Amino acid sequence: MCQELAMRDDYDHVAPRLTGTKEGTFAYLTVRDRWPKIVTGLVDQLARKRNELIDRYGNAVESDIQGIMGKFAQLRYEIMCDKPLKIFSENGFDGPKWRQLVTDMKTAAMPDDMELLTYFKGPWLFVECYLYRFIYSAFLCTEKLSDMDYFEDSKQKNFMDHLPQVEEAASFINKIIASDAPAHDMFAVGTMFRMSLWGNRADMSLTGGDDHTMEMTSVVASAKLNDFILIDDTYNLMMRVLGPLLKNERKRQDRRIDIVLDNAGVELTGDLILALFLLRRGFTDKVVLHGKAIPWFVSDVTEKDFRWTIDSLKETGPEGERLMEHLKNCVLEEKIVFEADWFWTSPHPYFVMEEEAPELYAELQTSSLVIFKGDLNYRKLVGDRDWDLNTSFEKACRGFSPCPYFALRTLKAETVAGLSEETIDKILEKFEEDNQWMTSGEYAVLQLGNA
Ligand SMILES: O=P(O)(O)OC[C@H]1O[C@](O)(CO)[C@@H](O)[C@@H]1O
Repeated sequence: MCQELAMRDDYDHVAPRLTGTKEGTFAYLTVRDRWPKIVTGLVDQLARKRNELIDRYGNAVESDIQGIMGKFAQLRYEIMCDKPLKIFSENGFDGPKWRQLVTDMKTAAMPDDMELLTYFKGPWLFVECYLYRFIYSAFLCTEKLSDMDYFEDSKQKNFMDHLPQVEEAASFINKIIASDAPAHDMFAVGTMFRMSLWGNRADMSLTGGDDHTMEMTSVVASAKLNDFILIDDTYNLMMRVLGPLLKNERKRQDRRIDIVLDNAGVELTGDLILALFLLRRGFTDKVVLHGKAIPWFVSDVTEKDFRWTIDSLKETGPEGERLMEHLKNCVLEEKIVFEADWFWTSPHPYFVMEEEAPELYAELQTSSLVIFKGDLNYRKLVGDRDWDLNTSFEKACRGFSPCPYFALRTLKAETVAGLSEETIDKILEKFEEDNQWMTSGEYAVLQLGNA
């Protein structure tokens, strides 16, 4: 069994794990309020869609709906009463892997107190991934609804709520990739990465599934929100990684950059724009986008979201339509590729990737740069631990090193590493004991690892 899963206690001489046990913390409030709210939202949706589903699948779907509603009522009760996690019985997709993981967690890791693997007491990252896998399992076990994306409506609405913002961003990238555009690479790189970064403010799991419209466009945000960036390694990224890639002294034609995606909706459009920028401005020959194989953390990107979003760009206006054409060509020429490895919906922190997903790790070793988007990817990079704020990013990532990587993340969980003493002083002076700067999604980091 993977050593990381051995729990024993919250503090295993690395740094305390985040759990939902400390009242008032964001993890605690997430377990107490946000998870039940997300589950309730799904029940409400099924009730709302009942007639539509009956029209599409016939009366047989009734029993599917009842079955899921029953499981979710039980799930809500078990979360709220801090019951132990159950072992899945289904064999779909990565079912056997999850069965093993939960069993290992319950038995080998905690021989004396199997009851410790509960919603509040279990490691937050593990339990949260389990929750989304449980939700998937409830749909998978039905006759008619096994491939329903129950988060699809909210993802598509998030895109539709941002049409003017996306049109503006499309206009910006269309100018930057024009053949006669002036080549101020450092400025363009900074802007593009910050546009992609600030899209991460707009995710929907933070609001428990409610709509969340960003008023500020990503182009404006990239210029105005610099005071909210706590770590900015963009210069080092340019000097150590992107500069050499651009020069391409060995005339390689197989340069590859990977983006591990986070949310669909407006955030995904920023990431597609970043991918196009990296291709068209000559930093890489191919961009591999990594999404989720199943609906995940409310708004995470699946392959269907990826294709729907590209097709829907025409809805924003003429600039969006031009962007759509550029992206479609890249997909057709396989310069932009979408993949969805099971590992991204596992509960594993990334430093065990080499052991747990050796093929994915080997693939990333052929990449020049992996860009990790968002809070969940960051939590997995640093193992979801309560690091001292000045712990180095390298130490927190515990040897994860397939290639250089760059984390673009707005802070939505009480874990971060690598802050300078100066930044720590400023933040503590402003917020004192209050940790809300770590979870509000207002502050951000752009952090370079292994370069
Ligand atoms: O979409 P992101 O940026 O990965 O955020 C994921 C969300 O899940 C959490 O990590 C846990 O619920 C939040 O802190 C955050 O809102």
